[in-house]
Amino acid sequence: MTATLLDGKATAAEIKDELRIRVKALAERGIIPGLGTVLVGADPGSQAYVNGKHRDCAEVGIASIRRELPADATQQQVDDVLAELNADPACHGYIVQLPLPAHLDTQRVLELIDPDKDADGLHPVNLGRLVLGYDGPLPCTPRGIVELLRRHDVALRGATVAVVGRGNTVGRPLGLLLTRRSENATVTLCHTGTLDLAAHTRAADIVIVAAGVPGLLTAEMINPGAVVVDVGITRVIGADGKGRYTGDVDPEVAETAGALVPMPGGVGPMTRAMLLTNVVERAERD
Ligand SMILES: Nc1nc(=O)c2c([nH]1)NC[C@@H]1CN(c3ccc(C(=O)N[C@@H](CCC(=O)O)C(=O)O)cc3)C=[N+]21
Repeated sequence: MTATLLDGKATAAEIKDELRIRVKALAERGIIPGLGTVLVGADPGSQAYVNGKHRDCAEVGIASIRRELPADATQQQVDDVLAELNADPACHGYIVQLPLPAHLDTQRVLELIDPDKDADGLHPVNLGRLVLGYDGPLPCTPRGIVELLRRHDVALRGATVAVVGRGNTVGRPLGLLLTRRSENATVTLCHTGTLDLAAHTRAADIVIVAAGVPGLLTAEMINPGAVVVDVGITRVIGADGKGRYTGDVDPEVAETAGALVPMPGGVGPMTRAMLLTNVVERAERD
């Protein structure tokens, strides 16, 4: 068997087409949605991601608000930028690119974002809203995964899902999203303390791997025909000495799985499309 590839890039392009129409409707009401990004330091990977977000904004007609601080910026400087974006009516939502340099307090920074401008959906208030089932911006990667599966008619209702990874940006909130009444999946959240990971992944209809461990999920660990989602993105140095990104799913899984969300071309573009969606939704409430 060879897995059907679920193309996140094409689906993200579809979503951007839909957003372009919604942005036009907003323009008729005199509203231009604005997305802010805060980048501290000059990590080339982070710069590339932030550039990608601004390119996406330009494609759908969202205004970009870009703030950059040097790697040695003080906590006060960061706090001031957040206060400025919180007060700026042109900024409907913004993100602080993670990871931050080690001398800055990430928890404090994330808590200073106005929860109603939290385009990532990672503010404690918004994660709390997700726990309680209240409305609020949803975390982009979990939302993107659910949206990609929905648009490919992968049934979640009644399905058993093994989520591998309990991180705050993907695994933990994804478990919450999938177990909402509207999704009704049955989730097993696996992590580094899980004793027999393969027993859990083999029992699942859908396996979503967000552990950040290259090649963690191998073909023997899945039920043939299962749907597999690769969320991993780890920078490794190849045999040629060049850096490249690798996923958490061993390439051989594509021979056994029924469907595969690949990396690249899967969850990453969907995450970016959901960031835009969060900003447009917020602007629509103006
Ligand atoms: N506050 C914050 N929010 C984030 O959402 C956030 C962050 N910090 N820090 C870093 C991670 C990483 N991340 C990616 C998003 C898209 C791709 C993506 O689109 N990747 C392409 C390949 C790379 C490309 O073509 O640009 C793909 O998977 O096909 C990758 C990585 C968001 N992150």
